[in-house]
Amino acid sequence: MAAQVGREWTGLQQFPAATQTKLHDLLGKLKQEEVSTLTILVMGKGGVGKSSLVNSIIGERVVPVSAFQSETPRPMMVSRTRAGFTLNIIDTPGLVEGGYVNDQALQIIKTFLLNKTIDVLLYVDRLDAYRVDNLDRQVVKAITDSFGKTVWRRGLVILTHAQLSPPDGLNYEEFFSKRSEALLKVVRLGAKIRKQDTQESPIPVVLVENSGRCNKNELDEKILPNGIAWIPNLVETITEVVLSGGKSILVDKKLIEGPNPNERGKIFIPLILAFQYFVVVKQIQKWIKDDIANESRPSWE
Ligand SMILES: Nc1nc2c(ncn2[C@@H]2O[C@H](COP(=O)(O)OP(=O)(O)OP(=O)(O)O)[C@@H](O)[C@H]2O)c(=O)[nH]1
Repeated sequence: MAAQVGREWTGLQQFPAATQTKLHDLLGKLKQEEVSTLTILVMGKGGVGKSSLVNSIIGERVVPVSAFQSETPRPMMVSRTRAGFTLNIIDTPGLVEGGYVNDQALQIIKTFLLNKTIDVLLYVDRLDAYRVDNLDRQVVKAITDSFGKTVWRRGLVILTHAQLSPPDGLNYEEFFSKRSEALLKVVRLGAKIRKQDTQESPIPVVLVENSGRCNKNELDEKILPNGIAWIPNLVETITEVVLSGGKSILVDKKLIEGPNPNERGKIFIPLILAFQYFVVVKQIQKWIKDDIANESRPSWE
């Protein structure tokens, strides 16, 4: 489906009054800092709730959602404006196919993003998954290789299906903290970011419950088991990330076709290998030859 440019953000009026007020305040805060457009890229594995999240934020069912198969065959941008502020959200197909990162899907996403600017990356997974594995790491690596590791300075980890009762007698906060730490570790590994580099501005982990059966507070806002109204909380965290200093990523031709933005130093590899051969290997060969020449042979030889 083509991008829907500049439609009025009427879905905002579907939110309860308390949520609307908070969202207007946050949009006002962004505009005060001269941010009048935000382009949010939503990525992750298939079926984790990316499209549902887009619908939840926009407040309308703008992208199809299905429980059974990948419903997002290609990227799709939804644009809405409100009081001089434009929100663009890009939903993308799941990045995993048959147990591997789907390079074709990634290429389609990159081509779609050409000449667009990514202000925020929402990396989506589920809260109710109990382990992380190498595939998660590969997905993060694929995103990092595509847009550079600085994309994570504008990144948030989103955990959907947040309305759950934790197993094994764990309390909710404990379970959330274990799951987020495991995922953040995988993100750091896949993006090759050292833990100490995220100490100043850690990658936030935000809980989301897209289900229509999400509990509500007395103000009719959808809340998490810890009582937090999640839509304003998500938008507030996005606002903080945008205003915290990381740079937006312009997806230009160089980024799409050029070398992996994290591996530009690779051009020095042939030089390093040549140095190793001529200086180190040759020297070792010389020592071995000298050693053989100087060897005192036994008389029976
Ligand atoms: N209970 C619950 N169900 C959710 C949540 N988010 C998504 N779902 C359900 O999970 C299924 C997959 O959701 P989608 O939004 O299509 O997931 P996706 O990541 O866009 O999937 P692909 O398009 O295949 O990549 C649907 O049945 C959704 O209704 C959530 O937060 N809570």
